[in-house]
Amino acid sequence: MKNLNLSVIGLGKLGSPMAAVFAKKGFNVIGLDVNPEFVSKINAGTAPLQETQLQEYVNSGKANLRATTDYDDAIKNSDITFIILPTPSDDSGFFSNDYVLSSVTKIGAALRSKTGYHLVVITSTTMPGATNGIIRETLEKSSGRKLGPNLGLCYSPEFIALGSVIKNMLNPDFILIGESDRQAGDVLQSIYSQTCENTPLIKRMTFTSAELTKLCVNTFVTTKISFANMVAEYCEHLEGAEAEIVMDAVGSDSRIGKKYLQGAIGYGGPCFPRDNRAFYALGQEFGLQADLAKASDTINNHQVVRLKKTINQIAQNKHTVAILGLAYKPETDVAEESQGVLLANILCNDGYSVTVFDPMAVLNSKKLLDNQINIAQDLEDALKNNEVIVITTPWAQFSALPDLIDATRARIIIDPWRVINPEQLPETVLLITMGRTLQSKP
Ligand SMILES: NC(=O)c1ccc[n+]([C@@H]2O[C@H](COP(=O)([O-])OP(=O)(O)OC[C@H]3O[C@@H](n4cnc5c(N)ncnc54)[C@H](O)[C@@H]3O)[C@@H](O)[C@H]2O)c1
Ligand SMILES: O=c1ccn([C@@H]2O[C@H](COP(=O)(O)OP(=O)(O)O[C@H]3O[C@H](CO)[C@@H](O)[C@H](O)[C@H]3O)[C@@H](O)[C@H]2O)c(=O)[nH]1
Repeated sequence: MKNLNLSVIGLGKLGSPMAAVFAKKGFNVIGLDVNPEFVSKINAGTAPLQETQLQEYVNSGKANLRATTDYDDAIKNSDITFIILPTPSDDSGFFSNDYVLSSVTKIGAALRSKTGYHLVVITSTTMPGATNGIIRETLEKSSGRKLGPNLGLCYSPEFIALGSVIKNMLNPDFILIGESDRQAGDVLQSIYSQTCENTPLIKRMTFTSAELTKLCVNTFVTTKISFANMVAEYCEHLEGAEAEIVMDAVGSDSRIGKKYLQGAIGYGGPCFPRDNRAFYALGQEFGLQADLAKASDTINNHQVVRLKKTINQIAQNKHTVAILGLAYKPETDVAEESQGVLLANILCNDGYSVTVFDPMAVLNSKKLLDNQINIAQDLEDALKNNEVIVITTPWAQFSALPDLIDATRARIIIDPWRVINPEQLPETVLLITMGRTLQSKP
């Protein structure tokens, strides 16, 4: 197969790393974004956003990577186009196709004056049925071509987690391809075989099976997390039971597995909460029993309430709380649906004096936080004058807390992710790890 030229539409959190990885692996890549700042940054060899290893990959792929805002340029100079645009959730929980359809219309228009085979790959997360329905129809209509020997369409989402996007892209557990026909799937599989550094399982199927698979993976994992968090709350009422130990043993059953089963606090971010809700909304649309997905979401929403109850119980008259962690997980600046932001707002609303700190996500959190919340400059600043400290994101640097804490003042640390070694803490500090009764020491 000749060396194919690729275009990547959408240079956001997923698109930029994907474009950089393809370029580093030797493909000629044209990125396209409506945001001229992202386009100029790529053209200047600068990562347009924060993501682990992104700058390194932009540097090494520089000779093969450029960006544009012009669809004609991107489509005419490429053989395969990946669409990685937002698919925001609407009020019903369904994903909107608006960005994807507007892009597909422009891709189709550009294809009218191009000859030869072109493959369009939908990487954005879409609702089951969207690719074989409105996306396919829009592509065929705007390009004047039918899916077949001259036009291929695939739905192929990535299973990447923010903060490890590049690592996950290079080493996936499996590759998921929904294909219009064998040729389309073969072309896409050949791209992955040149980019993956492992030998992943390849799962090829119809568009709709692939769309459902993507939603199922996230819905299953959120069910695991909510199950573990539910057990952790049981343990908080069962003298002698410890969630950490119980979940470790439960996960030892090979049918279950330990990943995402630690029992801490709720999940957040731009994917898990909404994918779970979309799965439920789809079931509702068909009038089906989708209570399992609904329950994971309900239990997840309860986690911040559970945390607040613990704080109310132990804080007594200590009304100054520092919340460490605004990012929805470590190594990212994304604060969407983060437990730290949720907790800060709830406590502030309840009359607590709240100070927050995060190594990366302060800027993105500002617009989400009540304006009475204090923002600490650094970790030391956050620890000053606050009686209760809650670790909401397990950033590695928070494990240094015992060295920073002032040993002369009594304090309470709530550490649901268990990042702190209890043996390093001074006697004056009460450590609460959740997932056990308040009386039992970690
Ligand atoms: N971020 C993740 O962890 C992740 C993981 C798996 C799947 N996804 C899915 O990937 C898709 C993209 O997610 P993301 O996080 O990269 O989004 P993002 O918001 O970070 O990036 C989207 C990019 O598209 C650009 N854009 C918007 N409209 C455009 C248009 N008409 N033409 C060209 N560019 C346009 C924006 O400027 C932005 O740079 C979504 O469907 C999401 O569900 C994301
Ligand atoms: O045992 C755990 C592990 C993680 N989390 C939380 O789960 C959320 C999501 O974490 P993670 O999976 O690391 O990050 P995401 O970037 O949201 O990635 C998820 O969402 C992506 C978008 O669909 C998928 O591609 C990934 O496979 C899927 O892991 C975060 O709030 C974590 O704190 C837990 O609550 N318990």
